[in-house]
Amino acid sequence: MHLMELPREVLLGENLTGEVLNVARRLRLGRRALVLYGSTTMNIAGKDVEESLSREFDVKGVIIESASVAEVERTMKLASDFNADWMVAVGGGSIIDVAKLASYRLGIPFISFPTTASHDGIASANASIKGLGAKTSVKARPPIAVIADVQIIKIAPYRYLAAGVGDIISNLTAVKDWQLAHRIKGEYYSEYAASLSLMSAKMVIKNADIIRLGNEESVRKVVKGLISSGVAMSIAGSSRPASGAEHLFSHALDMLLEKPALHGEQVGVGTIIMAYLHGLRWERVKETLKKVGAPTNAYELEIEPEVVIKALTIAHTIRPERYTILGRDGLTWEAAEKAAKITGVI
Ligand SMILES: NC(=O)C1=CN([C@@H]2O[C@H](COP(=O)(O)OP(=O)(O)OC[C@H]3O[C@@H](n4cnc5c(N)ncnc54)[C@H](OP(=O)(O)O)[C@@H]3O)[C@@H](O)[C@H]2O)C=CC1
Ligand SMILES: O=C(CO)COP(=O)(O)O
Ligand SMILES: [Zn+2]
Repeated sequence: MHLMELPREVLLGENLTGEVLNVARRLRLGRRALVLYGSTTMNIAGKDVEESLSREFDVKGVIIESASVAEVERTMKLASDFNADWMVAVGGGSIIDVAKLASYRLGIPFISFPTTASHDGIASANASIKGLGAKTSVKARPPIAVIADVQIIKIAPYRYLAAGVGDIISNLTAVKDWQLAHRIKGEYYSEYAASLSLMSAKMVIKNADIIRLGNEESVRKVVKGLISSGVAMSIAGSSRPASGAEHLFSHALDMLLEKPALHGEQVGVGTIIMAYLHGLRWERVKETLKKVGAPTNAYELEIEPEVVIKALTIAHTIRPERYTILGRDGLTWEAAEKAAKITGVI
């Protein structure tokens, strides 16, 4: 049996801080809510959501410092002590992931109120939490609702929106790896999840010129792509539709670097290389990322070329059970260097 858990409601629009109240009412989430935000997002939208909810619910606001195990555990304790029936995360991926894992472990629902559109964690079941020991994200539950206020997301540094494009375009090589694993290893493959995931990637390629404008329409297009990617992962029951060798490359960089680049920026560059290895038109990936102002090489990622090559040679070890174009043995140093040079990444 395959349980596909999806968000019950997705709201995309403007002036939505007051909508959390209506969603909570419609979904009968219960009277006691924890509102999570960061020190910056508190003043951008967190306090507004908290005040709006407090008209009808018993509410407690919590400032989250980082996406760490300690913050997940602190949030769980606060939620238990407060007898919270549900949570709402008002922030970027860090805040959303803490709420996602804490609520999952407590068995209560959470609403995702993203203030950045930098990766598909805004609507997915996956959470990236430091200190868990996992080199990849871990499976939790998707948000029961996603409320994306385009004006709020638009004021985030544009770099985050461009990174979101990187995380969506990575679906191209993620699906190619999934198809390869299905053919060679007989791995389960969902045509539906793959098509939805690929459609998101094709949409950002088609709309790159609009996205580059960084206006509300740009935000709508990227947010829809990120939500579709999250839904595709829920349909697949794993991150397969959105995470292949390009993500293994990014996770390897996260392991090698004290201060990596943004996830979407790293997977975008990884997609250029993996598209080349798959024999795809990698130039189209590079052109799209360039158009939206996302990094397309090591220099723009501010990562040394040797670290890029090293990451390519160890990427296959990150998740050995997930078969990709890297194969079981991974790339040799020479092959990695050649692929990175031919695609202009180094
Ligand atoms: N679950 C998943 O599938 C994935 C999760 N991740 C994780 O997501 C996290 C990164 O998320 P990301 O959203 O990129 O960044 P963060 O959540 O780390 O936020 C980055 C900074 O931007 C600030 N900020 C957020 N929204 C706005 C806004 N609208 N205007 C101005 N500033 C804003 C934040 O404020 P404040 O300090 O208030 O939070 C923070 O200081 C990492 O922990 C990463 O591991 C990455 C990829 C996939
Ligand atoms: O980032 C993700 C999908 O875009 C999650 O992928 P992982 O399962 O590789 O952590
Ligand atoms: Zn990703």
